[in-house]
Amino acid sequence: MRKIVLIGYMGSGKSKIGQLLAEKLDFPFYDLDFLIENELEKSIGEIFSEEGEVFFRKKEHEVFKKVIESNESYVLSTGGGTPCYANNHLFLANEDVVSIYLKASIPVLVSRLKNEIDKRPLLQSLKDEETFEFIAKHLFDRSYFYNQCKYSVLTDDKSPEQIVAEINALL
Ligand SMILES: Nc1ncnc2c1ncn2[C@@H]1O[C@H](COP(=O)(O)OP(=O)(O)OP(=O)(O)O)[C@@H](O)[C@H]1O
Ligand SMILES: O=C(O)C1=C[C@@H](O)[C@@H](O)[C@H](O)C1
Ligand SMILES: [Mg+2]
Repeated sequence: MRKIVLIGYMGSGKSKIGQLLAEKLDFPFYDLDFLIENELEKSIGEIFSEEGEVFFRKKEHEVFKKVIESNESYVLSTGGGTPCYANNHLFLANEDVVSIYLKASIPVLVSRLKNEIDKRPLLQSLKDEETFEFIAKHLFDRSYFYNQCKYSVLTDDKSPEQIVAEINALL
């Protein structure tokens, strides 16, 4: 049994790469944000604005725990904050988990996210000129958790297909 768990900052490509990797491996694909949205029948934006971030983090922990303790192989794309709250990072040490940190530089994250800010409630209220510094500090704070992954893959200047091939070779 192999649970391939993709970790990384918003815009690092977890959802995009996870879907392609699952197709390549012929594994089921789960996206934690989609699982939460389906369960609550609300978008991530609505959950943050109507219920608040703490409610979201508790639900994220509950759904993550359920998936990580299930008895099957899969590719799981986590949310950008998943390993950073509620001791979720401890599950990354499980024997059946292969955790992969998708790394991207700050300018690349900013450029990937610039047309998708409306889908990321934590970035929504920032002015354009504040985004770079916010992401730099946020990534710095979160790196301790991201760096606990078994593998790290650099994603700057690589197509999704190249990244999937690189991960496949690691596995
Ligand atoms: N290697 C890549 N090259 C170019 N664009 C990419 C690459 N990886 C992802 N993208 C694009 O960047 C955007 C963000 O990717 P994605 O939604 O997969 O990020 P994420 O890590 O799942 O973010 P979140 O934590 O917010 O869910 C998408 O438009 C996606 O198509
Ligand atoms: O980095 C984060 O904390 C988040 C990332 C997204 O995947 C969503 O889980 C949500 O927008 C929060
Ligand atoms: Mg995603």
